[in-house]
Amino acid sequence: MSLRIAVVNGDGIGPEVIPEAQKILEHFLPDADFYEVELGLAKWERSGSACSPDDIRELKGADAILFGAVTTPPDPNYRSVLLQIRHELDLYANLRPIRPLRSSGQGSPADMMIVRENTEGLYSGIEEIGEERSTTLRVVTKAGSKRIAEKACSLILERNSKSPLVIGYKGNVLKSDLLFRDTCSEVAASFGIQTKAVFIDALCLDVLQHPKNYDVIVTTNMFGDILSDVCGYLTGGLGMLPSANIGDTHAFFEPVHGSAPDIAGKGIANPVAAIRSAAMMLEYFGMKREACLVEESIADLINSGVCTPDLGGCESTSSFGNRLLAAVCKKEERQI
Ligand SMILES: NC(=O)c1ccc[n+]([C@@H]2O[C@H](COP(=O)([O-])OP(=O)(O)OC[C@H]3O[C@@H](n4cnc5c(N)ncnc54)[C@H](O)[C@@H]3O)[C@@H](O)[C@H]2O)c1
Ligand SMILES: CC(C)[C@H](C(=O)O)[C@@H](O)C(=O)O
Repeated sequence: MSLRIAVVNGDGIGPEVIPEAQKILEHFLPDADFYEVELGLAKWERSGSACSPDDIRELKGADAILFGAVTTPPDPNYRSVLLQIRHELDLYANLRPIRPLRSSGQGSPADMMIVRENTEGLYSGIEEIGEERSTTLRVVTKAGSKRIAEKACSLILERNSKSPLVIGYKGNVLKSDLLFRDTCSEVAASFGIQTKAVFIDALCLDVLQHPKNYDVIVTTNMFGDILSDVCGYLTGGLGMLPSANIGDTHAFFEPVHGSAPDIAGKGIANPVAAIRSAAMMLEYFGMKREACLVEESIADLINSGVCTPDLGGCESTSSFGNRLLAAVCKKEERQI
């Protein structure tokens, strides 16, 4: 049976970058059934719902989901579509690889994986909004910490890493993080893996100063959100960072960046983060060689100056996408 891939363009630059990523998927998965699911602010403005129960059913019916970005207004009555999907599909592991493709001329580049807990922490959705006092409950459970730690430890084994599992936390002030740290340490010990717990604020600076010291970092939901954007600095910006949201039964691939209203409609958004997210989907389907080919082709183009304006180039979103597809085909022919 052919694969069913749900495609969500979303808002802002989502509909600009996603077609470029879809082209790559269509090239490697010519028999897949791609179907669009409309979600986001534009849909909410038109219909009063940004993501309906039917939409969730459509997403659940996919073998994998490719997602652009949605605009989330800071409005107490607007429920974040992303959080809704991550909860309803139980996408508990948000994997955010930090691997610069631009050559720095300083030997092998950094290569780390941020493993972000994706369903708990400050994103539990348990909030009380008042005029004088508003609260957001930060939930850390043993079960939630255990499953994300297991994911991080499996990745350490897969990556054949000799580094300790770094736990990004803030247990000096947030006592809920002691449960997170201790559970991650217990799980790591059962895998025979060492751990190093580092306060998240210090970690944000150290990853930038000594990126090559890091391999797999596990952390709670919002810390992972912030840490991954910080690491965008190592890769050339948000236009370069892909991610995979993985659960036990569903998988969802999206660039780390948002809908970028400041550049939407100009045709200059960098599609690389979306395309690398598509490459992560290929890897999820067991197509590691194809995923590497995409990554290598992106690196070749960028290092020869073919890139969008955020990286100093003059390609448009679609011209970069077209040149990448041509480069992938050429590389593939040479390998056959
Ligand atoms: N996954 C998502 O859907 C997601 C993620 C983050 C933010 N958001 C939403 O997006 C909206 C805008 O948020 P924001 O401005 O804080 O973050 P953003 O990621 O949209 O943009 C931050 C900055 O990075 C730049 N940028 C982002 N992606 C780029 C790309 N592909 N190419 C070139 N430049 C790029 C933007 O132009 C902007 O200057 C908000 O409504 C926010 O809630 C959605
Ligand atoms: C838009 C928002 C819900 C989202 C998050 O914080 O998880 C985004 O910042 C991300 O990193 O995917």
